[in-house]
Amino acid sequence: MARLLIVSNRLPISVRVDRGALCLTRSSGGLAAAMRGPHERRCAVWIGWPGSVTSLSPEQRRDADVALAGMRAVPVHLGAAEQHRFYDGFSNGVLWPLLHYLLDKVNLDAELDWEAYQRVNERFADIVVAQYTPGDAIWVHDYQLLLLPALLRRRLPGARIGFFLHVPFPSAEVFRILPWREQIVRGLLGADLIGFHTAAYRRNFAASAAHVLGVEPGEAELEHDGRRVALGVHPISIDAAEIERLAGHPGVREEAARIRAEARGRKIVLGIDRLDYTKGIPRRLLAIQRFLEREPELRDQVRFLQLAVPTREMAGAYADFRRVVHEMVGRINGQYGTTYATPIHYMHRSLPLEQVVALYLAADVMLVTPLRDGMNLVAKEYVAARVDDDGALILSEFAGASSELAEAVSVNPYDIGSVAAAVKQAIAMPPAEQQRRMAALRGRVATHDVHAWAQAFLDELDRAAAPEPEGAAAPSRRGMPEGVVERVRLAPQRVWILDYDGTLVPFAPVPDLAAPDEELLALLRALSERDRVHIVSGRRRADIERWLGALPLHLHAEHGFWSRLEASDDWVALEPDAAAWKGEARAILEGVTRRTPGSFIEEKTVTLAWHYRTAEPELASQHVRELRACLEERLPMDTLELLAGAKVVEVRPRGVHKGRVVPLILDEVPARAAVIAIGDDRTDEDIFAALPPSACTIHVGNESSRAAYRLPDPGAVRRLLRSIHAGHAGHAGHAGHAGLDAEIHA
Ligand SMILES: Nc1ncnc2c1ncn2[C@@H]1O[C@H](COP(=O)(O)OP(=O)(O)O[C@H]2O[C@H](CO)[C@@H](O)[C@H](O)[C@H]2O)[C@@H](O)[C@H]1O
Ligand SMILES: O=P(O)(O)OC[C@H](O)CO
Repeated sequence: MARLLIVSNRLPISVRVDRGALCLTRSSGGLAAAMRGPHERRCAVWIGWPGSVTSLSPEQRRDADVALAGMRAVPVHLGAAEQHRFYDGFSNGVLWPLLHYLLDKVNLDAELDWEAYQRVNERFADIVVAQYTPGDAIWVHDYQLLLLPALLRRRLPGARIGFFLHVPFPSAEVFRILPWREQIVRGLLGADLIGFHTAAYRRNFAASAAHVLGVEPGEAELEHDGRRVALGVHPISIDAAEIERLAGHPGVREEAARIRAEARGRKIVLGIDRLDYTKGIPRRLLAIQRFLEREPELRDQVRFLQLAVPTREMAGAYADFRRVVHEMVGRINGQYGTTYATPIHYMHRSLPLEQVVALYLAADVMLVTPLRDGMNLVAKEYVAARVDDDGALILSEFAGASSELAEAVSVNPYDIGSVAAAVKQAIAMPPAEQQRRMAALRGRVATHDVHAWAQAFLDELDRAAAPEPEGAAAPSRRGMPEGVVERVRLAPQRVWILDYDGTLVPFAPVPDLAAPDEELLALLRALSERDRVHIVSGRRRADIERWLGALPLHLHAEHGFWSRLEASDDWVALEPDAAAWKGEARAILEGVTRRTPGSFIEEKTVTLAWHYRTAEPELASQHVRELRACLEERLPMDTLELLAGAKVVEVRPRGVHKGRVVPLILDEVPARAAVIAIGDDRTDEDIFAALPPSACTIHVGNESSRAAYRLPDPGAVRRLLRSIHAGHAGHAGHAGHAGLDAEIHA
């Protein structure tokens, strides 16, 4: 039966030894807390790290593995040194602060930690692959496993792979600081669906992928490696029914009453967080200090409770941070404490959920003031626990939860004065206002609980991973089989139809920089000694003539509008020049060029092209949409067409396309000749479409194509041409063939 495989760095159960005995405890942290319910309800298998087992005896380790198996948990054991580099070093020393915009804490000299991060992601991949059976859905979680989707995709190409990010995804301007940004984005794009808490995080990711990999920025979908990757917005939630159940439990209510009695009529203002520098505890303490300073008459009427859950104690930044927080609490209590009262009650430990809920029940005000937070479940748990619809929630505008919990008192956690004022407002909030706000908040959390969240994510994953409907343009995913290369090599004659940019030369930032190098010229010359070589380019006739005119090649420029069939011939036009539309089109393109820095116009005899390769991707993508709408409105589209190429929009007369030269070329082809066409973009698809099935068609790159085969880049195209030429000429080129075939099979 198809199963759900949940994969996260940490298992919900941690294994350790306490006074010689094996202990299994609930792991802390939002991810484990959130996924516990879906794991149980869906009988899912959970793969992750169970904590360090180095101090366990072999028997204890076996016992632990058996106990975990009984809970459908599969351990990924890691050595202590490896774990330290992967977890404290890369995950929490580089990614965590970067994703939370805390740039001064990011360690960018972390090469060894990065290597460990890659190795651990591979180790996870090994274990997931070993657990996987066809039909299972794989759901990978969070920033410790950003490379895993692509590692799995390589080994399980047909699997349904979802990824959910529990933390923020920052602006592209921040993300692209990361030296390993490209590998990280590629890693994520192995998934069928990538889920984020908010639309802003999703937008940031799409913009980062556009900057880093040059993919077209889409809102809900990106195309990469010939596959579509869906981007979803799925704000996580809590098991609201479970929190409500606990909030109604007599033991929990008794504990809450005891906490209130202890406060002796004072209002209780509560903070609960992992002791993490993103949670904003120091600035919250400064806000409390400001409140105590500003409101002397309220000092003895409020009790602040802060529960700080130990976390990541082996990472340097966290040990220093713990000391800073402890000192601040001591200083404020020293300044404002009396013989009768201590303003801040601080606890540095983990508590069972029942006691956490008792604290929620006892608190008049909940202070949730992270500097950044993916979502923040504490805010939602507080709301769910307030079964009497009372209490007030103060919530940072930098928590993902703030986009859903609009009835909370919203604060900027950096603005200490306004947080102090919000505390005053919340403790004085009239009961009717509390009821109005809390009822709306509770209704929302109850309907959008963690089970609805998991269902929505998995439904979207099913849709995203569904096979393409019949007839859709299928991406060509195959390399070139050895047999095909050999057939081409052994053909008595060959006719090549070659695109230029992106096929024979890599893309250059501006078209003029893509002139052929000596090696290419020598290769084309050598090839044309035996074979007929047609270059079919979208470039201007003048460029093609200047760069390739001296070679014995058959040249076609401007998408086949101009052809020079023999070296001694003149160029001939396919149709008489009908360019009356160009004045209007040029004015429109000039307008968009002025508004899009980095873009420019290229003018050819019968076409106008707008290039935006070096423009800011999001801006360019928006302007492409506007440009198309404007051109379609103002130009005679019955005689013209718009063509989207690789970072270029082109206007040209209808019917002028590269496919038009195919009959001219085939006219001269001897019966037993092999025809091989190679091209990289949309315009080359017209050539592939016009050729008979017997032709060998090759797409360069990873986009969808009707070509039969695929090569990765212009370097591989040149190696293919060299190998065919050398093989035919009987050179010692066969070692080269084996290498080429391995490469194009990879
Ligand atoms: N003393 C204690 N003992 C035991 N458990 C305690 C505890 N105090 C708090 N907890 C529990 O720990 C969880 C904390 O979740 P958060 O969302 O606040 O943060 P976290 O940063 O761990 O999670 C990450 O994942 C979650 C889920 O996606 C995101 O909301 C968040 O932004 C992201 O950083 C809550 O469920 C809470 O009940
Ligand atoms: O304790 P960690 O480091 O596993 O992190 C807990 C948080 O849930 C991370 O998202």
